[in-house]
Amino acid sequence: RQILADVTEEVKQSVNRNIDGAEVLHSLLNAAWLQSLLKALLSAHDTVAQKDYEPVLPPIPEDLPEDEEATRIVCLVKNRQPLGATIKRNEVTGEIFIARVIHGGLADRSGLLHAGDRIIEVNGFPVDGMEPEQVIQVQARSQGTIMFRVIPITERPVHNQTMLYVRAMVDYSPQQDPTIPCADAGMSFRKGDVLEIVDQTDVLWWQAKKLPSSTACAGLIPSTSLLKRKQREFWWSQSYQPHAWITFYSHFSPSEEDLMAIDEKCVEAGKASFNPGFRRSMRLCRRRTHSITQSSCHTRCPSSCYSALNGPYEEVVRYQRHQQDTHRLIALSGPSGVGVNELRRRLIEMNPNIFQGPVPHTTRTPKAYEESGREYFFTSREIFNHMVYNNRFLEYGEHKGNLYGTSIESVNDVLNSGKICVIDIEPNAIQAVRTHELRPYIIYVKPPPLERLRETRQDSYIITNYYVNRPFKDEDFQEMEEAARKIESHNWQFFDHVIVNDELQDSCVQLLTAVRKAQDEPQWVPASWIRPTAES
Ligand SMILES: Nc1ncnc2c1ncn2[C@@H]1O[C@H](COP(=O)(O)OP(=O)(O)OP(=O)(O)O)[C@@H](O)[C@H]1O
Repeated sequence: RQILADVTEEVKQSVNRNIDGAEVLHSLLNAAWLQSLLKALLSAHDTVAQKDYEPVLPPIPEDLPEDEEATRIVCLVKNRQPLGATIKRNEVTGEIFIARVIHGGLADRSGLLHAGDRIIEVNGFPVDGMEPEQVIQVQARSQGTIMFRVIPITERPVHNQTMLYVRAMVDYSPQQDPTIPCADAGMSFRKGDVLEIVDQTDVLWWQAKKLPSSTACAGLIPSTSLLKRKQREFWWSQSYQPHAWITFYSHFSPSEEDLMAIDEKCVEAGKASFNPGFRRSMRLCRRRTHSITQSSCHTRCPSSCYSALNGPYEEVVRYQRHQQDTHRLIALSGPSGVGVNELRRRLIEMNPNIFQGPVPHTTRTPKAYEESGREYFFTSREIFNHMVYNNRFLEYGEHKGNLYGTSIESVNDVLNSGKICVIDIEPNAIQAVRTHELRPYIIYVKPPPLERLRETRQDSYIITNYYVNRPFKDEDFQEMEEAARKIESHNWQFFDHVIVNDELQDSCVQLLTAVRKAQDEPQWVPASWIRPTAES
């Protein structure tokens, strides 16, 4: 207060001496709003200057031996957060070490504890020879503050951490993983979650945050190599069941690591209007139950092969399409009858100058009004088979003795014309479209709950084959829900957006919004699309 009064007086004298700007400064200093701010600032300064901190830390012990210059006393104020560090015991010497410090946790933010530091005492109790659990109990008893005496690691490894973002391709639950050093320090994730890897120092256990992240503190997750190893072990332990291994985590073998926690619980801490007739091709191929002939669909890479070949994490980057780039392919997928084609058709009809479907190929004979290249590309079986052989189709199938397929070229034709290409695909074609060339934005059309299906589809017809449609029955809805469950369990990680197709109008609006976002806003995409690798 006195300083402020003195300064104000000084400035007042400068005003009398006509010094440039003094008058403005004087009126500012006298302004009530600034006075209160200045007083608060000066009072904070006084508190800091007097070292008047809360809470008062215990005094540093006086009876330290002479040769103690290498030890460090670390006092941390306990709050409800875990300490954010794990400990391990050297089984030969009985010495206790800090195994890891969790990024963003209390220990990390203090900057005073590091992986590799040897703990000599906790709250004055020597810990050498103790079991890690006993060390945990000692620290758990402390009130207010916790004091560690440590021998700092002499050479802290320098890690040039590179920023890494990944999309989880599997589910993980630390609570069901007996090999995690500390389950409470672990972070669960679901397939499709985007994770920021903040620490890869450890070969087996990484530290990560789930995005969008609201917490400062990271959690432990298995590294790619560890998760791959667990996948392999689980895969070999199962009789061959495609996809079964995806929820493998409860079958992990015990770890070789011997890390313990030291917090209270844990120290580690096509319609007639020339929308090309895709509707009449691929989607019909899958109607096994309704088609007269046995139908089949094929894709360039069935998704079942994905799981066996790829890792548990997919590196992703934030990608924003440039105005001059071709549009991202919009691919809709969902269980049969959910409304994928209806939504696609309505979107294209809404603005055919912007949206368009690719023209499919077929081996069937053209009808009188059809023109090759408009409804379909009409081709011979030989040419069609040649295209199949050369991987030119994203998916193809047979229906009533005729072949139908969507070629990569026909999708590219739409994209190169400057329009947004909208396709509907079978879930097992997802891998085939996920290329850096097409950069697809995959929208999953999900059925609403059973009651809502009954209500909303009262006047709708299920398209059972080319000519005969009939009202939906309850078993159609149940079949749809069952198919949805399977699709979700195998493909959830590939969906960029989910639309629950309840009220048709709402779904159309949601679709339009999602498509705009896909083209104009930044999205997480596989890093290989942006930095193509040899395999992509
Ligand atoms: N939200 C909705 N409310 C009411 N009816 C709907 C809704 N969505 C779609 N439908 C109707 O349900 C029927 C099936 O839709 P659609 O043909 O688009 O299914 P699909 O997902 O493409 O499956 P498939 O390709 O196997 O026919 C159509 O008659 C369609 O008009």
